[in-house]
Amino acid sequence: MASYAGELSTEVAPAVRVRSLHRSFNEAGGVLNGLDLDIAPGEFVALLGRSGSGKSTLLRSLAGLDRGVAGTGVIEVPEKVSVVFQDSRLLPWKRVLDNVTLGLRAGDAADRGRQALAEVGLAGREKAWPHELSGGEQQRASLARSLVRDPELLLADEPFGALDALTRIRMHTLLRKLCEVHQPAVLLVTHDVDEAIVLADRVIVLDGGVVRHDARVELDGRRSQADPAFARLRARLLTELGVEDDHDAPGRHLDRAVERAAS
Ligand SMILES: Nc1ncnc2c1ncn2[C@@H]1O[C@H](COP(=O)(O)OP(=O)(O)OP(=O)(O)O)[C@@H](O)[C@H]1O
Repeated sequence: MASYAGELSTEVAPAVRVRSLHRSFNEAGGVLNGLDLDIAPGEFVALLGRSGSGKSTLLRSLAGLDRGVAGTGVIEVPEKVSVVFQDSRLLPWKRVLDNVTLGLRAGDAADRGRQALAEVGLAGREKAWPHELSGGEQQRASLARSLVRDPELLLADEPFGALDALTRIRMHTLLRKLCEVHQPAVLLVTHDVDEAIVLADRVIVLDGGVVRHDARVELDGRRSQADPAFARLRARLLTELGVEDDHDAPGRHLDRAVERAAS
């Protein structure tokens, strides 16, 4: 694994610094076993790992949502952290704009909320109730709620996992655009290797409670699945995950068809 911490040390202070992080839920063994991780300001890191490898545990630790869990280690995160989950977690009894601005005290909260909703393509839906939005629209509102807080760190736990393939691709485009504008550091937990490569500057693989693999994504522009470099990185990551890369699997054909339709 590349020593990422060393590369950063003389440049800028990392937005996220984790050292020797241990977490365990019972005596049976640790989930995180001395994990080290740096994320630079504005850097987009995707986190892959087998089911149960501790991805959500790491994300929840960074979000401060792990109270009561045994563990040691150093966690340094910026002051302003936003979290997006697989379900939008919008409050059903509040209208969309009120969900987005919930807890904001600034006098211009409503204006900022409207602007955030416009950025995610939900202008005009401010007064809608969450149940009146589609799944994709609910996740857009959830992104707006995060971005209105102008986070220095965005933590996302499989935010597109419940969406259909076409909506997911649209959300990828939206998230990339929002990240270009707002430049938060991002840690995205995903099971989808292609999603990781399409979105991230760096992809890390968690295994045995530590970062086992750390790959910079050196692809320019559109990051097409048809690019041989994309395929090579996918194959390498799938090997790290202990999975065969099956180019002929039905899902791959669907992905390619959806990509063609979206381009
Ligand atoms: N609150 C909890 N109490 C007890 N064990 C837990 C708790 N939360 C997670 N675990 C255990 O910790 C391990 C790591 O879980 P975690 O949810 O972090 O994995 P993950 O990589 O995000 O998995 P998945 O990809 O399936 O979502 C699992 O074995 C899980 O059973």
